[in-house]
Amino acid sequence: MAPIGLTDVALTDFVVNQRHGVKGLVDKRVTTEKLIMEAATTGKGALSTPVIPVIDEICEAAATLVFFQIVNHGVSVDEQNELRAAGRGFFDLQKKRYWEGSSVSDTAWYMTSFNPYKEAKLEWRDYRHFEYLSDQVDFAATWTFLLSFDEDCGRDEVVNHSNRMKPIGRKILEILVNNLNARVEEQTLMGTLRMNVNYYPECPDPKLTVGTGHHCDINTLTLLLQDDILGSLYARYGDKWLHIPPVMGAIVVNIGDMLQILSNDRYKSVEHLFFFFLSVEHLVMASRFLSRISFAYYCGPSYDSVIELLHEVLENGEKPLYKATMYSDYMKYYFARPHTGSKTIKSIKLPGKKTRWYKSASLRLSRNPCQLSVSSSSSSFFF
Ligand SMILES: O=C(O)CCC(=O)C(=O)O
Ligand SMILES: [Fe+2]
Repeated sequence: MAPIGLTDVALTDFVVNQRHGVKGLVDKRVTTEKLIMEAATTGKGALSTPVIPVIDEICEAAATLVFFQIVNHGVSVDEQNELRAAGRGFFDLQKKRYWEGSSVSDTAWYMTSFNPYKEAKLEWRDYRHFEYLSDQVDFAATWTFLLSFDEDCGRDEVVNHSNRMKPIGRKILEILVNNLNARVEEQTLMGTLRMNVNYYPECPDPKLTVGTGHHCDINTLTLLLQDDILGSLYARYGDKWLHIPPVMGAIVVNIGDMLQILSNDRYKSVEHLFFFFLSVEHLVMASRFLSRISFAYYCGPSYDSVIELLHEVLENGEKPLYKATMYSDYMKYYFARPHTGSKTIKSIKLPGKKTRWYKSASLRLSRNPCQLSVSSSSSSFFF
């Protein structure tokens, strides 16, 4: 069977041009009968299954694991469940008038896949995107505007989630930056706040596509509330993909490219241990039987921030690894292409500088992936 690609004109036309998204495909069963007939198995690819531990200490986790899950953050399981239910609800509502490029709102829109006009294969995901440019548009006001078109699309839950995530993002970034012995303005760390509500419908043949293609987040920090479906989210360490399992009540945290650039890949900590602030590739697998919802809250620099390594991070004689880059230019580069792993940061890598971290970071992790848990007695992360 042919992959779901741009060669399949009718399918792309239905999903993208007619603005139905992949959920529309599933709802209407337009071509699913054919897909199901031809699908032989539901293989999920040969991914390894070691897991990343849940911890509630931040700095060592960020610097060694890069992807980690936090608990004790103050957002209850009930609140999270309500949010997921609301999120599912609004994927059933009319969405064409919010389609990216012609949305009735400048700061909220609806889209499918990632870059459907450029991708060889569509990703099995529809999403709502919200932007909160702190000094321009009030996030809740965006929703009030949308509400005049939608009935009840979970506005309160989503606005509440955004309000709950902001101080958590701020606190984690503060802890991380303090550990670099640096001072960074809030505009640089979280001058833009964005959120994606992702909906992954059941996929008739998951081995032909992915939910979200492999990519590194380009911002400073992402806080992700995922669903309770095993086998969805994976992060790459060296040549292994590690499963990031759903943990009840936990929020997944990962570092984005901007924090990696600010820290020049790493900093040296006490006792000659090297610590890493790295943006790690990750992906979401599609599932044959279960739909999935996730909420990704992205803290990022204001668009006009120029990002380069922090001077406090420089060691004697160490040179910057990346060119200074304006965040808006970096975003443009990223969003103009399909998901391509860690290629965005490579586009601003300075010549002649070797990337030392990947090997050592993955070595460190693969030696003992499940024993990097740390004490939960610290009070440094408390809201
Ligand atoms: O849906 C997920 O679990 C992850 C989505 C993601 O990686 C992203 O939005 O950057
Ligand atoms: Fe991501």
